[in-house]
Amino acid sequence: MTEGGSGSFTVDDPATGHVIAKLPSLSPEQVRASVEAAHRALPEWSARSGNERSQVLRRWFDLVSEHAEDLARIIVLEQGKPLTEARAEIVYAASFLEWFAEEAKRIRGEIFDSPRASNRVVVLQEPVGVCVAITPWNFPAAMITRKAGPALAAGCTMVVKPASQTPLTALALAELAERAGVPAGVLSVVTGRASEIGPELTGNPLVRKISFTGSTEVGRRLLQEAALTVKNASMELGGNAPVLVFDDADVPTAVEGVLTAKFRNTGESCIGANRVYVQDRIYDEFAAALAERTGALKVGPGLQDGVQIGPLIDSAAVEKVAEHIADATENGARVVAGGSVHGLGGRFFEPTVLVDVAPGMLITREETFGPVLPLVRFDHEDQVVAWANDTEFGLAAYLFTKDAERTWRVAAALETGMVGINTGLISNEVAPFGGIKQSGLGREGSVHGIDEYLELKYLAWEGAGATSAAR
Ligand SMILES: NC(=O)C1=CN([C@@H]2O[C@H](COP(=O)(O)OP(=O)(O)OC[C@H]3O[C@@H](n4cnc5c(N)ncnc54)[C@H](OP(=O)(O)O)[C@@H]3O)[C@@H](O)[C@H]2O)C=CC1
Ligand SMILES: O=C(O)CCCC(=O)O
Repeated sequence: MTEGGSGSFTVDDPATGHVIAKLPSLSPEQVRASVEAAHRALPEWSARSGNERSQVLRRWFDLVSEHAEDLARIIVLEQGKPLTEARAEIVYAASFLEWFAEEAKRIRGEIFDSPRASNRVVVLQEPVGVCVAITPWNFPAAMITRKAGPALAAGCTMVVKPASQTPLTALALAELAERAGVPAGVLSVVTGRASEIGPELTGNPLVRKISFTGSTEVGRRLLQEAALTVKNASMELGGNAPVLVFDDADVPTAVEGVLTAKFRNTGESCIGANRVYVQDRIYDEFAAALAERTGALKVGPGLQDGVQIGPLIDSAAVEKVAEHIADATENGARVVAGGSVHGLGGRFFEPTVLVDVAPGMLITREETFGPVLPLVRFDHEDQVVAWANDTEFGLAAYLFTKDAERTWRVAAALETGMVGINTGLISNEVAPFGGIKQSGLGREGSVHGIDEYLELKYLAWEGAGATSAAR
């Protein structure tokens, strides 16, 4: 326990429920000290050239890659996902460090003519300043590097508050950042109770930006708190991803894509397939193939060989999944694979497929965040697009069809920030990740990701214009 702190909290292994670590719950004063340290570190870090910052980020990438196996095992222990997925997450997390190490060198401004011939417009890109990242438990490494990579590349400093369920990955990443040469104060991790330390992070006037990934409910609250000091905000919030499987799709491709879009991370992903609409003519064939593949998925502790589905994060997550299935079956849906808590007990849940699901059931309206696939039957394109868009969320959608014209038409009509076409895997460091509607604000990754950490400054330069230059 840290002196002056607010006690401690424990981290458990979702596979066993056993406590694996005890960490300090920082006090608001201690968090304020981290923010002030980030503020003090800002002038020196932001004054370095993009190339110098790039080298530090590149060393961080190298160290994360070198320690990938240890990091992956830490993720499995505190988060529960299968080891193969934890390894993939580390590769994904590291890719943001490598990508933004390159982008650090490419920050550039603009210069152009003003309406007055004696004047020129000069546009500089400057770091936003001290940033706060509040991150979730489902991708405990990647959600940190996807924020810290661009922030540090841009010349910002950052205080990270990881989810209380998964702080160990965050601390390990911070240790590697320090070894890579990230100066003290440029990146810190604070642990503790959100209710106690959250207001310091969202209210401290030294903080100029909040970047959050998590539930829409908490995102709304953080936006309100940040509004009081008019902070910049990036929000990656909840989703309710629809999958549209048209009857001209290649069925094996669609089955494979839906399995990936749903069961990656045991269904605990905001871009996870939440409701699957299948066109009438192929509905039964698709449902049978999907049920067979789903029933064969291996459930178990993440460190066990061959496991594809790990435990859910906590008992509340298990209850939510069970509640969604109960609501659907009480209203006429049928279970064709899984359906219950797994024989292993605890937080293990059987991968599940439901058929005869109808629009409006709880499972089609709320993010389930678990290993359940509800299949809804549809007839017409217009009808399914209307159902897909009938939600406050707008993060990801997936569509399966071989018809190119339909692809353009439906992709354009879907009200989401991302659309997977004949694939269930849409995440990578080169693509802009983010949502519309109440799924969020801003984009992460890609060439656009660094813009979230840069402000434009415009200089109206009298005497630098064409007529002046000619003098
Ligand atoms: N978009 C996404 O990727 C995610 C979506 N979700 C959705 O949200 C549901 C609930 O998951 P949950 O873990 O509760 O997600 P939350 O949105 O509650 O948590 C995400 C992060 O926000 C922090 N936080 C929570 N309240 C505050 C606050 N008042 N001030 C500052 N920080 C705060 C949490 O800290 P702490 O852990 O200390 O509470 C955690 O670091 C899931 O079932 C899922 O539907 C969840 C995770 C990720
Ligand atoms: O919001 C989430 O669920 C985490 C991001 C998932 C991804 O990057 O693929």
